[in-house]
Amino acid sequence: MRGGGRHLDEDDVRVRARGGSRPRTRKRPKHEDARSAMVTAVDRGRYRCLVDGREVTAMKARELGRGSIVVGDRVALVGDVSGTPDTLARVVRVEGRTSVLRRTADDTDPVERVIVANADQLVVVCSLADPGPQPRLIDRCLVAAYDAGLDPLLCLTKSDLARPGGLLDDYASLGLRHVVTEHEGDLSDLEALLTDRASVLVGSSGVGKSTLVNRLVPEAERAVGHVNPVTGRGRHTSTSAVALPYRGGWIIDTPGVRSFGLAHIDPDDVVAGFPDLEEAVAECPPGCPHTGEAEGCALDLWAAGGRLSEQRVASLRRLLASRTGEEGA
Ligand SMILES: Nc1nc2c(ncn2[C@@H]2O[C@H](COP(=O)(O)OP(=O)(O)OP(=O)(O)O)[C@@H](O)[C@H]2O)c(=O)[nH]1
Ligand SMILES: [Zn+2]
Repeated sequence: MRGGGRHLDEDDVRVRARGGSRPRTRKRPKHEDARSAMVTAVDRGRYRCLVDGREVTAMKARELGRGSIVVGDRVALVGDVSGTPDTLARVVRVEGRTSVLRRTADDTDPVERVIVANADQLVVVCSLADPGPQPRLIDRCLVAAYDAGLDPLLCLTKSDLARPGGLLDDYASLGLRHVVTEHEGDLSDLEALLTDRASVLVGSSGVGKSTLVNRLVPEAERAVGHVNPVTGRGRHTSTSAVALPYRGGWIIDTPGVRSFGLAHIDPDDVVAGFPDLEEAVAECPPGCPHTGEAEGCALDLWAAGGRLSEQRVASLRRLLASRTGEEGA
């Protein structure tokens, strides 16, 4: 530590911000020489960070306590940030997050967890065949995107095997942006949409997500699996989330993520994905669930009066219902 003067650090500020009247007693030396870094992978308590284009491995400083550090976090590092093999830096601070994407609690892990921080786009990768499209899973991803404040983008793969027609019609009323890709086909539309953005890619096993990531970022060498000829499903061959620098932004691959827990999401956060319906919803009774059965839901009144599209209302309600529906796998 340089200087020796003791300053208030950001953790104290955050504690006081939450705790209200808590006095300024916890003073610690500020890490003036800390380097800013982005967390690109997490593996058993070790954080892979990118510092000025250099890969540095770090551990969490004890003073950070129990808070999680996830892929996409901006952190401050001290100690050895040379990136030389077998050296270890320390994460002394996690900067405030602009967004958090959460993963559902499930059979293997009962705790809901933040999986990626600071992303701004959720790319839902879905194959048109082998395995066939899973609209329920797409719906759930959309709700998760709206909840996390990420722009959804639908990426339909394997168009060499099936045409996207019907599926895209289903999503047209959502105003969802989409791209269609095929084996060895042109990727320039997708590339343009990924430029300068931090994009999280999700998709169930076998849809061709790793194949895409490998084409976009060949140096990443993501493992490509095989679709089981019996089940039509692939095997998750890659194991942990990783952020790859890409065209001024990031591609964040999330292999284990197959579904999102959505039951906790407030209906109004789903409505946030439908700006054209927000004005109507503002007239709903307090706590209105906006479902078809909801008493006095303004969506019914507005749709009946021709002030908004029945189809948009139906789309919103489909997503609201998907929060509590069965998980796609
Ligand atoms: N016909 C066709 N096959 C594709 C296409 N993209 C990927 N595949 C094949 O689909 C299979 C699964 O691809 P992956 O890239 O491993 O799929 P994934 O989504 O990463 O699956 P996991 O690794 O299990 O998460 C592989 O055999 C690919 O060669 C495509 O556009 N067309
Ligand atoms: Zn309502």
